[in-house]
Amino acid sequence: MTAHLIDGKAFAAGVRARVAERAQALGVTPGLAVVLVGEDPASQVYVGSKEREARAAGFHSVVHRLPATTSQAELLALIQALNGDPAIHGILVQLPLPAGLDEDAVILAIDPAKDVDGFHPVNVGRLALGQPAPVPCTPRGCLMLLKDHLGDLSGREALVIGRSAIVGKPMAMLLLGANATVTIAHSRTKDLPAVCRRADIVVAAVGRPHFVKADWLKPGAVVIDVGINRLDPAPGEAKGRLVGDVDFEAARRVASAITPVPGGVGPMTIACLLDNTLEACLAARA
Ligand SMILES: Nc1nc(=O)c2c([nH]1)NC[C@@H]1CN(c3ccc(C(=O)N[C@@H](CCC(=O)O)C(=O)O)cc3)C=[N+]21
Repeated sequence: MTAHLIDGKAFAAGVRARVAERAQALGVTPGLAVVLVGEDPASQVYVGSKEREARAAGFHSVVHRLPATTSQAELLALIQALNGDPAIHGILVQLPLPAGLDEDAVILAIDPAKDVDGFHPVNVGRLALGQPAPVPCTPRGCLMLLKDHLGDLSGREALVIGRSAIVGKPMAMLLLGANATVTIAHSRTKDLPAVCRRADIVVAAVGRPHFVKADWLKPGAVVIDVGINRLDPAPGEAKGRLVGDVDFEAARRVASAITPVPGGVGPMTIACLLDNTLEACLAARA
């Protein structure tokens, strides 16, 4: 079997086009503020893409680039200002923050109505309760791809590998909300290969290159690879290759469908950020 490639890049372009269309019809310009503290090169690339794609969708897009020496008080003051700015409907503070800054306190300071990452405890609670709330962008993008490919997820065995607050936990909540039977595996899980072989759906979000092996997969499983791992450059290469958390070349011979890296989940994350910002703008108007 050779797996169908789930084209997240194309799907994300469609999501962005619909967002741009709805934004145009709105009569209010959705505003997104991204806050980047420090000079992490990967974060700079992601923030650049968010800014560019927000502009392309017709949004008011501002990026606050702050030095790594920014104090907690300065960062909190910026968030308060953005909370009070009527032109801004969505606030995203790029994570991880440099050492010395308290991420939990920063997330707590964001107005939950402007929390387009869905990381504020109020929004995490709403998701757990099944109440409407902004949903974290990466798991939301994964669920869109799964529903588009499989249709109804009811009763399917879904395995989420990884229990982070950003991906693993909200992914499990979304799958549960879609009536899948959900298992969350992590570093203490016993016999992960055996647990994995039961799954119809595998979402890999561990942050280790090629962690999930082909012989862990049930033949025909649908595999969503959330990993974005930059390998060391091979001789003669300027930049290392980007790979996921799944041993892609081997897994595509066992799975029925799989997301590539790049071009899978990553573009969906940004598309969902724009959609969450549009939704926040709509809610602010109502
Ligand atoms: N508050 C916060 N919210 C985030 O959503 C957030 C964050 N912090 N910190 C970092 C991670 C990472 N992230 C990605 C977004 C897009 C791609 C993406 O578009 N990737 C492309 C390739 C990009 C490349 O070539 O480097 C792809 O997979 O095809 C990847 C990763 C959002 N994050």
